[in-house]
Amino acid sequence: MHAANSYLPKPALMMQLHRCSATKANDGENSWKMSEFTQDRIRNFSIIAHIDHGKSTLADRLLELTGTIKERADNKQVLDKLVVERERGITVKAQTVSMFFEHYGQRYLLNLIDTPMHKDRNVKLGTRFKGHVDFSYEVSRSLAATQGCLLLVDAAQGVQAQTVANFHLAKKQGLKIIPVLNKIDLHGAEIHRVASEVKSLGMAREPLQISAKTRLNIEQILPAVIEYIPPPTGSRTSPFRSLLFDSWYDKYKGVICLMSIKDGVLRQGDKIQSVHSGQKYDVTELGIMHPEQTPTKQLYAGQVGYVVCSMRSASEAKVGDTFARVGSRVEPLPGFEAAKAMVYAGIFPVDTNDFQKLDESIKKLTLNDSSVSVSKETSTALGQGWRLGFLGTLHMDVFRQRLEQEYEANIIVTQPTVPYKVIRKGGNVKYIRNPIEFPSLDDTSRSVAELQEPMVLATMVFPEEYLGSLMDLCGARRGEQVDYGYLDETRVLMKYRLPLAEVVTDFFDELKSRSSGYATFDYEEDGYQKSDLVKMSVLLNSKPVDALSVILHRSQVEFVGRDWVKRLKNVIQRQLFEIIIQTTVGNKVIARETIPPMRKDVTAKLYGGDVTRKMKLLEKQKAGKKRMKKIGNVELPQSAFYDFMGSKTSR
Ligand SMILES: Nc1nc2c(ncn2[C@@H]2O[C@H](COP(=O)(O)OP(=O)(O)OP(=O)(O)O)[C@@H](O)[C@H]2O)c(=O)[nH]1
Repeated sequence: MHAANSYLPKPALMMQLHRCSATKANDGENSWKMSEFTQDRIRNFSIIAHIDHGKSTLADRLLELTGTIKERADNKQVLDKLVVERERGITVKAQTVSMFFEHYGQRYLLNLIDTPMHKDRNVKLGTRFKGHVDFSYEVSRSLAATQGCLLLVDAAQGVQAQTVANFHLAKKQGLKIIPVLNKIDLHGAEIHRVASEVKSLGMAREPLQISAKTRLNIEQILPAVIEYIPPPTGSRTSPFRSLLFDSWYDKYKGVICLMSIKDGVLRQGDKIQSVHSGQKYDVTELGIMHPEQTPTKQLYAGQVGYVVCSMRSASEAKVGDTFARVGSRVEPLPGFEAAKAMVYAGIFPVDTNDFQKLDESIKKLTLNDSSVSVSKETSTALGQGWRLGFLGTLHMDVFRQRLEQEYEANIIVTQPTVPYKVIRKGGNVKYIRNPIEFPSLDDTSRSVAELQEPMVLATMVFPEEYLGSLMDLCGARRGEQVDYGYLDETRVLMKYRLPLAEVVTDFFDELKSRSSGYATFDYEEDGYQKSDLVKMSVLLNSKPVDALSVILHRSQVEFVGRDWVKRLKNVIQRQLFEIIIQTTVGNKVIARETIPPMRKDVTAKLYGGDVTRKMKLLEKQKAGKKRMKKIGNVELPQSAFYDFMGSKTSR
């Protein structure tokens, strides 16, 4: 049971509560004037939390409390329509929304800015992806639109990896942080323990204690936001300048941008310009999210709203970009980085006839997700396809699942690769996003000064009994311990610097399985590091299979080389002649397997029994014939690649 007594709200807050009341906001077009909200009457904040700690529920409660949406007795998420929309998106947006709230007789404009999360409940990804974020850059740009945040922690589960990572991100940006313990209604809530965990992160402020579900103490939140989080800075009279922190594609209006107005005023009809690309746009509509798009005539410094501005493609809306009036010279806002794909993979249709259809599906999916980079790729083994870049593996998996489930695409996804850096002796730097581009051994010794791989800083939180096993895991994945300590008596907070390439494979699954599901994990980019990298090729009867080459750290070549030939042997059907499968680095053979020549009836190798399996195999073979590729003299159906990519390495 929780012991809430020592954490009762402070008397000062208690006194204000009865004076706070919600303002009915959207009665008609003129129920508010944007000009009324000068910076001192604006607060921009976000809620940061580990997945499932109650962020959406709390957001709903705040919307109810401010009259932005109607209260519902059944506790069901009121933003249902939006929720459905969101859940279909790759970047799940917990909704950026403007609310009006009265405090001590003053009307405030409170903008709750969402931080993007990767989670897609419509696509059944299972628990594998819970608590895993690929978006630290996008989260940091959303936070840049705020001056403070609520750090929401489940009072039963305590601080988790994402809580820690988000806390540090917010702290780095100098934001005011209000800790809030949620779910104090639960029997398992341990308020004292979790409050001290929160403190151990370095937060001086006593946490508020609420139940977003039962609405207990909800009324304390917004007064705390107004009193503790500073108003936005900037000036209405300075030249217009805004930060783009989010965007999506609307089939009627085109690209919709969410912007935080840093200086000046933005009006319908204004001509604005991206500071980074120089592209010019006409503002055709603007307004606030209340909670749906609600047009206004202007947006002033300190305010946050949506802007529709003749942008044709989502790829033009770069998160972190600064916008200014055409012709005006302003300083770009700090922190802009072009969307950075961290994981690349080739995607090919299983049936080459599906190329056109798949091309359209990929176009549709990327329309709403500008962070996926797309280029065409041709493989001798797999035909025409695409090389797609994603923010992380979760992003990639969600994209793949959406292609398969929503667009019924039948695809082969090649082994993911991270962007490696090749530094030439002359100083020239090239990023390698496809193993095909990796320099040959000759080229490397002649002209490459250094090969580097991207690193991440991983944060893990778990019960101490798993410490040994998780340290082993990180060690085996070439990790280097950076930090380690106890959050409380039994739970460990551990940080490792790890190669991204090690994290994008099965690290997360392995972490979950070694910790019986208890470990939580988050990571952020952490620069590049010199690395002993090589390209491993797969040969069938001495001919390389381009789609199967992979860049590896030299220490892993033996293991992966052996594993791959075995797995390939299992998926390649016998042919009338012997097939030799080899993995090689340069001229050196790492491993070899042989598939003996064979008879025509492929099902003969399935001893007796399972008729349906036989039928399936025959059907597969029949279908496969149509799309048989030849690697030298070896016939290889696309389905063999599909099976190989789907089979698992066991470490
Ligand atoms: N008992 C209890 N359950 C709560 C409370 N707040 C939220 N929940 C439940 O916790 C679960 C997760 O809540 P969400 O609001 O979806 O959490 P979230 O942080 O938005 O989760 P993600 O959207 O997955 O990031 C839901 O089943 C909620 O009903 C609370 O105060 N008490």
